[in-house]
Amino acid sequence: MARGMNVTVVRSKICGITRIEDALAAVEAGADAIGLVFYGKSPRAVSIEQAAAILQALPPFVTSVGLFVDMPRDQLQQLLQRLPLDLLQFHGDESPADCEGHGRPYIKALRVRPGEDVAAAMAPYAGARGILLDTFVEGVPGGTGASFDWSLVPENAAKPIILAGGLDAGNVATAIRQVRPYAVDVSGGVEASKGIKDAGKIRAFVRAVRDARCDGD
Ligand SMILES: O=C(O)c1ccccc1N[C@@H]1O[C@H](COP(=O)(O)O)[C@@H](O)[C@H]1O
Repeated sequence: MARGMNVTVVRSKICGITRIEDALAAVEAGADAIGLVFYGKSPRAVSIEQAAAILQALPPFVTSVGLFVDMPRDQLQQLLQRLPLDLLQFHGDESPADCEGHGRPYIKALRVRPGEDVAAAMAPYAGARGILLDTFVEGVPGGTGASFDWSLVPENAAKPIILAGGLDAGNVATAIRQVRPYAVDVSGGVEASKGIKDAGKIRAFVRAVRDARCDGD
């Protein structure tokens, strides 16, 4: 059973999509969601025009997630007027109030430090649909390719947990069996180079997620 929710199927999100062909590779592999990075300092950042083209190419029943790092509220509102994103991912130091009131559901990313009390860090984000846990690396908000101590993930989390940080096809099954998350999120682990996905790595990742069921406990 997944932490934070009574399900046995683990969902997958492929983040940092910059090209239509990579979005379609994720869909064909069976990913549940794709992520678009709206953070100018990321090598995976997309423009509004790029994002619009990718969103237009997506078939139904695939969740599109916009990733933001401390974007000013008015800038975010302008962007949301132009893009039909399904879900917002706040990956910076946004307060609960910063995440609310955008007319879209959101998930909050928390960057886990050694020894972190994850349940306490999650508690203020009562309005979030889920909590994404990534690795704390000084000076870098995310997409680092580094994993954290998975034993810090609380057993009975109040929200669906999306596990991220340094995942790939080789370690995601172990991560799922240990953490039993609601979903997993990957960026660097399925890339050919920064911002360019590898369709074979995406297929291997999604297959590994599917094969690593969390039931039987
Ligand atoms: O992908 C990025 O460049 C990025 C930039 C700023 C914040 C978050 C970012 N990506 C997110 O980071 C995690 C883990 O990525 P990785 O698999 O370790 O490369 C993931 O949630 C991405 O959505």
